[in-house]
Amino acid sequence: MRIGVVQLNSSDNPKANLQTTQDLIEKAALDGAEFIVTPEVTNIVSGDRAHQSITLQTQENDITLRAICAQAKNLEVWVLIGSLALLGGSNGRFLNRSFLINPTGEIAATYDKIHMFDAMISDTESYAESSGYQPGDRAVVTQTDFGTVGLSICYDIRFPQLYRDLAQAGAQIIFVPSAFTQQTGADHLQVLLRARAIETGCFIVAPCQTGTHPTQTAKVRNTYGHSMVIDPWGQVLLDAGVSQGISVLDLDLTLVEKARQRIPALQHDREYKKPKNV
Ligand SMILES: O=C(O)CNC(=O)[C@H](CS)NC(=O)CCC(=O)C(=O)O
Repeated sequence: MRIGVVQLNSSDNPKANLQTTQDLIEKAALDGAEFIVTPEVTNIVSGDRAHQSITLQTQENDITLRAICAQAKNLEVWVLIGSLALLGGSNGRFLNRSFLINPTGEIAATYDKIHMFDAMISDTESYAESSGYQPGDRAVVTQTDFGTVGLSICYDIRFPQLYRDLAQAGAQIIFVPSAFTQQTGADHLQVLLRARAIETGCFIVAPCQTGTHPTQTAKVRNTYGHSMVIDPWGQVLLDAGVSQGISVLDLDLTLVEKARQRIPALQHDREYKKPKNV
């Protein structure tokens, strides 16, 4: 299975981001990628909710979704749009939704980010994703031509039970499209991704947003980059650094079974009483 990992420096202009994304998807396909993945919020990185409200579309009208479905069909490749920010959540909120698109250009699965990034990571940097986005409540595993895949997004990586559930439902590859902050990315991203790979015996594939994101507003956002691919034994197969662009590599899915035969921890869960502080 040849995978293409797209790393983006998305702006707050969806049209421009679509052009860049399509150019990079095409480049990955020309390099032989059969399954191409893009980061969280491929269509817009913005720190300004008002700007997002007047710029974003519903799923039905979204230009990025429509164009990339057509492109997947044209190139005959699988595409995971790591996520799109869309109108359509409850109480006027946005959705942070992944789309898995098959080589006939149809939507094979969607996933709404479950865990919302509400965090104060320093005196000057805080996030309140739950006030802007409606969270999902459904974990997703689905079949592809290459194997069984599980979907997740960014901050979900901090909730190991989700990954255990995906793996125990049959996932062999789990995607973690992300827009990590620079600080938490540097301090935590690689170790979190490797831990999830080791715990689940899955490939972990994390296409990421990177750099200082171009904006027409006053609110500048920076992300960490370093898109990564980790094998089921926890080895780092790819660290894409900080440049926008593509990385293409081959995944040997037989490594999933091999890792799980060596350490069958996925089958060793036991029931126990929750701890009480006494
Ligand atoms: O709001 C958007 O545009 C899209 N969503 C994001 O960028 C989200 C919420 S702000 N970012 C993360 O989840 C980063 C998590 C992270 O960095 C960590 O867990 O340390």
